[in-house]
Amino acid sequence: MPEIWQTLSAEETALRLEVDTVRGLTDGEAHSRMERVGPNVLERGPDMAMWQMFLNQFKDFMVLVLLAATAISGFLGEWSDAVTISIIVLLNAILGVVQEYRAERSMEALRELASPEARVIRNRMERKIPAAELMPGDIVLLEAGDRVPADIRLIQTMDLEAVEAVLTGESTPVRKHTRPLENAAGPADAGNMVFMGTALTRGRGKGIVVATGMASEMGQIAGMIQEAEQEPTPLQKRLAQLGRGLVFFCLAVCAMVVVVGVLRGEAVYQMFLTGVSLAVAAIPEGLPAIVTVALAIGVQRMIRRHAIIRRLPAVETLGCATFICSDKTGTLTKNEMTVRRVYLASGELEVSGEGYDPKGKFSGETGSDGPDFDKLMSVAALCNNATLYKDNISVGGLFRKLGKGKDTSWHVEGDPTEGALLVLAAKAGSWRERLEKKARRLAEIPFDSERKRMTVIYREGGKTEALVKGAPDIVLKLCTHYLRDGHAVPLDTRTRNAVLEANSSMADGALRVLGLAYRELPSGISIEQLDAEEIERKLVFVGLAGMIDPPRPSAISAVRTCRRAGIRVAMITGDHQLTAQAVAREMGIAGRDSKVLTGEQLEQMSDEELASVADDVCVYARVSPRHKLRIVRALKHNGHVVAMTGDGVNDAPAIKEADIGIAMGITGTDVTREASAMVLTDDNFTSIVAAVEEGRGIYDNIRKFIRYLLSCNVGEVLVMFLAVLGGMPLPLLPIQILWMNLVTDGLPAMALGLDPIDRDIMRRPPRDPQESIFSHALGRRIVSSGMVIAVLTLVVFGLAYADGHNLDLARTMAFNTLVFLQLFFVFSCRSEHLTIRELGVMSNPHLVWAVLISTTLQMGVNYLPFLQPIFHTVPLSLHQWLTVVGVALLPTLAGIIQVQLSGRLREKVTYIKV
Ligand SMILES: Nc1ncnc2c1ncn2[C@@H]1O[C@H](COP(=O)(O)OP(=O)(O)OP(=O)(O)O)[C@@H](O)[C@H]1O
Ligand SMILES: [Ca+2]
Repeated sequence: MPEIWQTLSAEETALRLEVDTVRGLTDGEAHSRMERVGPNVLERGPDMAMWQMFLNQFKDFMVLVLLAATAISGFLGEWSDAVTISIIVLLNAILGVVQEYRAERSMEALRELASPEARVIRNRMERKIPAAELMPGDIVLLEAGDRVPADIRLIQTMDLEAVEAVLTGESTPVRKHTRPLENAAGPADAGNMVFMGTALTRGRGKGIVVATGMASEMGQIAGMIQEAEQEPTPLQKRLAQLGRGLVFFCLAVCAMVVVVGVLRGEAVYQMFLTGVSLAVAAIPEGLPAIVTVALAIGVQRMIRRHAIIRRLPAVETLGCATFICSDKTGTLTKNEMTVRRVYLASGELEVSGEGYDPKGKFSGETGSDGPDFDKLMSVAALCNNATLYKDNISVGGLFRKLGKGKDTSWHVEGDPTEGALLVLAAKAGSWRERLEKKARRLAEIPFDSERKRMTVIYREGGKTEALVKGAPDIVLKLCTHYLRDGHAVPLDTRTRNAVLEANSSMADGALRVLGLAYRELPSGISIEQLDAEEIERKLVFVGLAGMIDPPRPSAISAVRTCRRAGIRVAMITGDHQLTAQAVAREMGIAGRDSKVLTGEQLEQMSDEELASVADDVCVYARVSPRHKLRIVRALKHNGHVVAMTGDGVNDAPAIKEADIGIAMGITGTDVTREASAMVLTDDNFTSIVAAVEEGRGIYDNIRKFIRYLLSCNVGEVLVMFLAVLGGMPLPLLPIQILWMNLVTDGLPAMALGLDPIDRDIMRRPPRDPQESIFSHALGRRIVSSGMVIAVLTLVVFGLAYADGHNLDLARTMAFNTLVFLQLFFVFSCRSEHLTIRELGVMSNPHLVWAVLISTTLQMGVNYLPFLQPIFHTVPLSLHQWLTVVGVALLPTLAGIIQVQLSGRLREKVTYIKV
């Protein structure tokens, strides 16, 4: 009966669940509960078993026809053919399973990486644990943007609101409270509970877990959740289409080969088996699996570079990105704040000291001891949810200390902006712990990016005060007085302007500035209602604090990379225009006279006006999350492929709308993560650019093996087709065709998917998302390479046959020529732009191994005595081998000579000049 919790008080709930709400569960208790109730997960449908994957490989129509034909040939007494063909088909199926299994596993790993976490109190300590480890009785901390990890009875709320559409269908946020209900109600009316799977859109809260996993409301409604299939990427869809087209084309050509062959007098049965084998070899049935593997491998590489792909199509879209809109704080900058300057009505102060170490001196125009100074420090310390603590020097910490030679033992938990203010106050001796011995916090109106301010209410003795901090321009608008020598003086225009000027001068120096203010609340005011408008007015302005937030050096070079790669970068920030501009200049995003838009200006513009300037804007300052949506739309309207970052709940719509929505893994909320296509595990701009590079690389690699596979297949089909047309004997036997397909399509094609990214990939312009995979002459190259392969094979076959009329010998030579032509050709497919010398043969060792293994297998077929009769191979003389290898090397040699002569074989690329 999950409903009973609603009618109990918070204390009764804690009592029944045997938990102390301050201490939380201990690890031991959590452990024993885990044994009793199991992990907090919704059960999933079973995965596809290995044998199912294996059977799936035989669903292919042509493979079935081949098996049938094999069975017939077995009956007709050709049992060695039948057995060998079956083995080859089996090997092919195993290869298919390996590829599919690998793709499956990497997708699985992705799901695990994205698994949610919860903040709990265990053993008096606040901690992050995997949501799956939540147990009934756990004390959970909740915050706007969280996805609720279990069913929770609330025991503390601050302005908490939840959207419960997944449970109730109602999409307007519901306000939450902690009072017990008269009667138990359904989830829609349970105002003192939040339920698994719903989203918190506002405020903060704390509660006791009452139901987990399948016992939660969600578990009972949804039953087993069916894992959503990853949607296919546009390329996968197009290749599936292409595959269907190719099947018909191949079947038609193979049928023609059979008909012409029969008319020429070949045995019907022999021709039929040849046709079917040729069809099996020529239809690139492995293509979708290799594409998936290439995508999966690319996705793995991205993980190593701190980007987790949540939607597979984003991998391709990333490669097309033309515009990246990035948050400033923490993404372009380090988010390591240190207050450098303080402004009071009596004058300015410089603050010294490094990092979060609370040691530093104040110096400047005014003293660091007056009542105004003290007030500023106490607002800074109390209107604050961060904690400053000293690390117990662990072994790791000691090593770090030795390594860097500097004190790293002070840390901040929480918002770095607030951390910097705590450090500032501590430098002045105003430790929050000390202040809170006298003052008690009654309530909080939390910070959000829309309001750009935060207020707390403290009672000290008989006095109740609201302490406010936030964006200076906004806080100042709420002020009617200012603090001067301990007295609230009416705020005149001159002082107001002086404050704004001080703000501008700090912002111009790339400082992030916060304004601090307070108000003594009249006794009649209701704190329970917590009406922000009622409380945050008639404030007394105290002062400003300006903090530096140094740019990430790696982000500066990533911005440069973007410029060379034809990608524009815009900074979007809630910060002040001048701060934003100064940082943008430092980072190379903006020049002296680049276009800057503020949220206010944006508000005045129509969508058309915004679109007409959006291409040139480098900095959006003092914007709110809702502006981001308009920016994305404007850029998309202008034909851009837009990547947009975000962390807060309110960023979710813009992230969803962007071509590539990017969420922050560290500071981001569950809700933005779920709306995103990609999550950055280090919140770093550099990782976006790395992901773009990988995205381009993946597409490039897919083009590489499409070129390889299709060129080879065209060659194989043409060999047979031209031979029957020209009245030659069949150059290859069915079993040889099947074998060749196995050694050339299998390992080498897979290894090509592992090719390292071309060095020049971030110097090319972005790819047009509409362009076909065959554009830039790839289609033409496939056909011409196929022709060269076929003609060379036929020449060797024809000459060998004319020489001694030994069909087995001529076939062995044609068979080997064709195989080695393909095994050498694979190296030419490694780049459309660079030569092998520029790439380095050994830069893809997988490929070298794959070709060596395939060569060894091929030699086995040539020389193992028990395989020779099956494959109808005969030993070749040295002279014959030289012919085979020489001819197989011809196209590669021709390519090298061409480069030597013209200096250029590569497809022309126009690099972007910067
Ligand atoms: N914890 C806070 N309490 C009060 N005011 C804050 C706090 N953090 C930021 N502000 C103010 O709100 C403004 C907007 O902050 P917000 O976090 O939305 O954007 P930002 O972090 O500067 O930008 P970005 O979008 O690049 O992360 C800041 O410039 C600052 O003046
Ligand atoms: Ca093939």
